[in-house]
Amino acid sequence: MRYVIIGAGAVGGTIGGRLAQAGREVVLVARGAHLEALRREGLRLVTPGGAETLRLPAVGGAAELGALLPGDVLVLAVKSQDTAAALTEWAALPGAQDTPVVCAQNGVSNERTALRLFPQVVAACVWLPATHLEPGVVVSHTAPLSGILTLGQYPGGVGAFTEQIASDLVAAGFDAPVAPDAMRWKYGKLLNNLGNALEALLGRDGLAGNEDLYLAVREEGERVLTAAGIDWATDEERMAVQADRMDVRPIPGYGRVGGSTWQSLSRGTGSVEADHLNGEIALLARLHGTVAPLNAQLQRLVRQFAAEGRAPGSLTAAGLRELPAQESGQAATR
Ligand SMILES: NC(=O)C1=CN([C@@H]2O[C@H](COP(=O)(O)OP(=O)(O)OC[C@H]3O[C@@H](n4cnc5c(N)ncnc54)[C@H](OP(=O)(O)O)[C@@H]3O)[C@@H](O)[C@H]2O)C=CC1
Ligand SMILES: CC(C)(CO)C(=O)C(=O)O
Repeated sequence: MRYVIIGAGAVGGTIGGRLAQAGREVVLVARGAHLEALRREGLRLVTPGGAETLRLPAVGGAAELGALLPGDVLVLAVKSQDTAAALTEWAALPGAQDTPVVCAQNGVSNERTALRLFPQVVAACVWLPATHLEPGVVVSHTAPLSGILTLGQYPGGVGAFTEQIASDLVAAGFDAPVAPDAMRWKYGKLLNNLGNALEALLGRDGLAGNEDLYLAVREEGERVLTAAGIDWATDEERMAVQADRMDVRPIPGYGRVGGSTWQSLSRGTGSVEADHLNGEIALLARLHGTVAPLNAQLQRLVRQFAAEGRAPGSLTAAGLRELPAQESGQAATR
């Protein structure tokens, strides 16, 4: 199989780099300064086991590749706010309708967007701490596994391509359990990712000692999922799979400074994924006759921070606690 990695950043660069190291054919898709660096110098993949520069084909978009071939797999690893634009371009290529799309992303909205354009969609629940802060460089922080990707066909079942993709991922240093209810795992991950905005706003140091803020946001998320009749995989279920196989190991010069939303603010990309994380909870609340003021507030704040180019960690926990609630019916974040 040839893996076309749309969005070769932290997650895409790790998946693509690891697959290439395992001998699989990989094409990276990137843009801007990152694309230039990939073309000029290759992908610098830094892991706890060492760093390697991988010279891989890198393209700026679908038109440059020209067509998709039998055996191709599209791995979508852009942030959720970029999914529709990215996929629209790829869906127009010859061969696209026979090509599976793996959504290796957080949130639960990407699969639906993909299924509108492609008949074969694989949901991947991605546990894979990785960092991309400089063009050309991707850091994968864990060992012995580089990550765990739970795969299943969307909206349910296993599907024709999933087992083969899982076996390539396993050969590349990941675990890739195949689960007919992969979206249930993704809803569980969504609850964890409700903290991404908090971490980005307050920074890791600012969050320390204020864990009650995350617990309140998560509790609100669980209440809303329950109201919507949506089941999720618990942290206990995840830990039973993960055990001690995915430790964040120190890498000199490349600390794990913050999660994916923190990295968007740090790189000043101008947008964040919050509309599809905290915003998913706000949406579900409104659809099901309830409110989610804490999640709605974080969504609004971090979106504003991104638009204004503010650095991660530039809000204090005390400042956040003082803000008034955004939607009636519930107390503010306090
Ligand atoms: N980082 C992490 O540790 C983890 C992230 N995730 C999830 O994985 C997904 C990807 O996140 P992450 O890897 O951190 O994101 P990154 O921002 O590091 O990587 C995404 C890359 O895609 C590029 N991109 C966006 N649109 C296009 C396009 N149309 N064509 C080509 N390239 C494009 C971005 O460019 P630009 O920078 O210019 O926007 C960026 O380089 C998200 O859903 C995230 O929540 C899940 C688990 C862990
Ligand atoms: C849970 C976490 C923080 C792990 O990498 C993540 O998914 C992210 O960075 O978005």
